[in-house]
Amino acid sequence: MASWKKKLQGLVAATLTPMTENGDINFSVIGQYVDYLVKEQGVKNVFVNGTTGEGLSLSISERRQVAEEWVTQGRNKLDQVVIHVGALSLKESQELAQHAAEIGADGIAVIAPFFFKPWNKDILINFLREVAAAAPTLPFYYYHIPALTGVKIRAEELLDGIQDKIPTFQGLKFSDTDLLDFGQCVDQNHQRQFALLFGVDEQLLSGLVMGATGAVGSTYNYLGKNTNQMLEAFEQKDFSSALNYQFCIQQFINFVVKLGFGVSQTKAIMTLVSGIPMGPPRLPLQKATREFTDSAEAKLKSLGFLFH
Ligand SMILES: CC(=O)N[C@@H]([C@@H](O)[C@H](O)[C@H](O)CO)[C@@H](O)CC(=O)C(=O)O
Repeated sequence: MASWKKKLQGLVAATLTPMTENGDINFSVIGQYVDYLVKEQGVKNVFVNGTTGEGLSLSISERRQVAEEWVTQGRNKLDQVVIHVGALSLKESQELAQHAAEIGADGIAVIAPFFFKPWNKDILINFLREVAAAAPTLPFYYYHIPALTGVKIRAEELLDGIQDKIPTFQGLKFSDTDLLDFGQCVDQNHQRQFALLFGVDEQLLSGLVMGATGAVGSTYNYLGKNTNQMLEAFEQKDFSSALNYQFCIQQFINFVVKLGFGVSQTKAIMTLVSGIPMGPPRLPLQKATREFTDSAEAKLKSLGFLFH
């Protein structure tokens, strides 16, 4: 088994990809974005080009450039920059994996291909192995997000014996609400060799109780500080405070989910809270409405998440 310098832990922000009003990527604000995460949110790990980053809506060339900019701007500031390199084409995924290694990223992650789908664990592992092999020096994470990929192969099944097939396998990003499946992943991870990162922000406390070693999510872009308070309370076994923090975060997420919440709305909220322009999303996503942003702003203020 390869042994890596540092284990991915704590909060990992699933980064947005800033865009200009005419739909180009706005690379110029990524440096500011890094500083904001580190200084204002206390978040020092990022997950780039994932769902929140509209990774699958970007061209391969754009994905390479975005990855490069995060690695460059994050140098000596961020702890880890993990690049999502999943694609429908194995070749493209391998190209992105190789590129991530060349630019000095700290890890790569891959979702299951979702058009022609792997219909069993072995086929999925074969696909993942081919991608991982293109970057043999980088920790590899499987990004489990069945609601979006439609690939329902259970994570606990996939984990069983995976390091024999993928020697660089280092963990899982679990974006699902099935705590039975997640718990069984934790239970298998006796030696705690893998990072088991929970991906449902509104349920993170349950994930922590079940044994999550960290979390990747969209809300850590602007609620990282508050979520870190929950992690600290949990660490100190102050479960009542941890629950209060989680309830407060849930109140916000529950509110925006009822209005219609996704990447577009996350861009609007992040622009509002950080002051860094995230711009519109790319089609087929639609820009958040003014009404959404005003309502989200009022809610953030009423919960004490926004002061200006
Ligand atoms: C479906 C989805 O976008 N899930 C988000 C969550 O952070 C989600 O926004 C949050 O839990 C609110 O529902 C993350 O799991 C996605 C993510 O980490 C990524 O962008 O790669």
